[in-house]
Amino acid sequence: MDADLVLETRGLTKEFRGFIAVKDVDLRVRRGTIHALIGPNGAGKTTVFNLVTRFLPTSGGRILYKGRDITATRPAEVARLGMVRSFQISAVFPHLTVLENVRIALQNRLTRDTYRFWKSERCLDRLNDRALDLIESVGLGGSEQQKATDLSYGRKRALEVATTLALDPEVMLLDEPMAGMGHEDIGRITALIRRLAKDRTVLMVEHNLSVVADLSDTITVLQRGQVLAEGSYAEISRDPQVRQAYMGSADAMSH
Ligand SMILES: Nc1ncnc2c1ncn2[C@@H]1O[C@H](COP(=O)(O)OP(=O)(O)OP(=O)(O)O)[C@@H](O)[C@H]1O
Repeated sequence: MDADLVLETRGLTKEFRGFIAVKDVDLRVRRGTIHALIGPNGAGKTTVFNLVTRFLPTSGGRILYKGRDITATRPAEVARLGMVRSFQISAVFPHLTVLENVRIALQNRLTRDTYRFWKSERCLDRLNDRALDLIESVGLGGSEQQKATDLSYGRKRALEVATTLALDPEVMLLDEPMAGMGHEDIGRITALIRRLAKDRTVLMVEHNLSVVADLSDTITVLQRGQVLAEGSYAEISRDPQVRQAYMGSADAMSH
């Protein structure tokens, strides 16, 4: 296997009672890149996410993570290996503060790694420092004592990202990170994704084509469960088939 590939699928297929939602998908996600999955509603994007994180069993094909076959691995083990989906662990507790939420996420990771850690007061301080760093890094500095429920939608998503980052994932899967966001939040989350992608790989499903164009190194276009095209935004947006299939119009991809 190519050492550059962090995630690879070969012939990935999913059938729901006779309906083939994902068919023979070969996905190649290179380490350190931002890779977007796009396509019309029902193209199979979310199903691909659910398959690679093992939330859904495959009907056919293989999934390789860092060269290791994870086709039959449990979802929690996949997360432990470093591939984490944003909402997976980051259920945000609405009535806890930003700081408490991030601390809990950090504790989950640390208690798993070394439970004896908790015996030391000094380590608890270090945990606080790490939590404050994470909060700052997602742009929530100053909101540490605010309850999650009182945050705006965009800031709640940023908190979700912070709790996911607490796990220090190597590969982060983001499912429509811009969904429901206003202009200002989109700018902030775009900058955040770019920052967090500096030392990890990001695979995202996103409908906002400006964001996809702006952020992605590679884009895979799905249509009816199959890969229609793959390449940079410039490459796929020149493809007449993509323009036709994705938006039903040859002008649709210029943003
Ligand atoms: N659990 C399921 N049982 C039956 N059919 C399903 C199931 N999950 C998804 N599908 C079908 O599989 C197809 C692909 O769905 P999927 O949600 O992966 O598409 P998507 O590209 O993520 O769409 P969207 O952009 O609307 O979220 C759809 O036709 C959907 O109805």
